[in-house]
Amino acid sequence: MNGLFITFEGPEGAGKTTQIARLEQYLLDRKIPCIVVREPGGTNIGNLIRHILLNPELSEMKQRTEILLYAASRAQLVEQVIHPALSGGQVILCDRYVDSSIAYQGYGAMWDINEVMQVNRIATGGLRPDRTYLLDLPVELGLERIYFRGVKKDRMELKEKMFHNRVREGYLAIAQAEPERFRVIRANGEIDEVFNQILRDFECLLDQKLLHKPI
Ligand SMILES: Nc1ncnc2c1ncn2[C@@H]1O[C@H](COP(=O)(O)OP(=O)(O)OP(=O)(O)O)[C@@H](O)[C@H]1O
Ligand SMILES: Cc1cn([C@H]2C[C@H](O)[C@@H](COP(=O)(O)O)O2)c(=O)[nH]c1=O
Repeated sequence: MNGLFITFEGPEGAGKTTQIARLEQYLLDRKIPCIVVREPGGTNIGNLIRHILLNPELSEMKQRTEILLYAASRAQLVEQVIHPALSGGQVILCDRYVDSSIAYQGYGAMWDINEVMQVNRIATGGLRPDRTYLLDLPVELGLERIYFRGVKKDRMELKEKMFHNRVREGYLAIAQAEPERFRVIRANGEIDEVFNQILRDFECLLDQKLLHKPI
């Protein structure tokens, strides 16, 4: 595989979508082939699963069901979209991946982290990102941004603040355990400032992969 698999992670409202759009534009300007996908979702099947997972009326959802549904959406995305794109030499910008399950279902919901990882190894066949940008910010700020977006809260956003604090701490712990893959980005600054932190690292990564030649 000669593409580049980049994931973006972070608590609610961290600015992942905003930063991914900026990086996509950067790549398009340079004629570097790329695709943007998000989780849960990114395929027809994944989008249907997303609809179930985030439905605020499905509060009866059991923890095992939740873990397996996130993993099922991921399995479909990896096989249907990510593997072919990697084989085709594309840059994949993916909004959330396995680390979200570890942070939310493992740290947030306090499910056994080894079990979450086991399920996800099956779902992904062990495919790991080349780089993960963790957009870190205080939970209150992220939730405030979501609030001002004015959209009805989904099933995950409705969880208590303690849950979201555990998610943030979980992310930081995962990043600390894998410093080669992760870059922790201070996400509470201006959009440009956040993007410059990402770009400084991403340009080095592109140089290493020699993917910056226009096709
Ligand atoms: N650096 C920033 N400063 C202020 N507002 C921002 C910044 N980045 C993003 N926003 C705003 O915060 C809101 C959430 O941003 P965005 O949708 O990019 O985050 P996200 O991480 O994708 O959210 P989600 O948790 O829904 O996945 C949006 O209204 C966006 O315009
Ligand atoms: C992939 C994944 C996601 N989640 C949670 C995180 C968010 O609350 C939602 C996704 O919504 P977004 O606006 O697209 O960020 O789902 C999770 O709990 N576990 C996962 O594996």
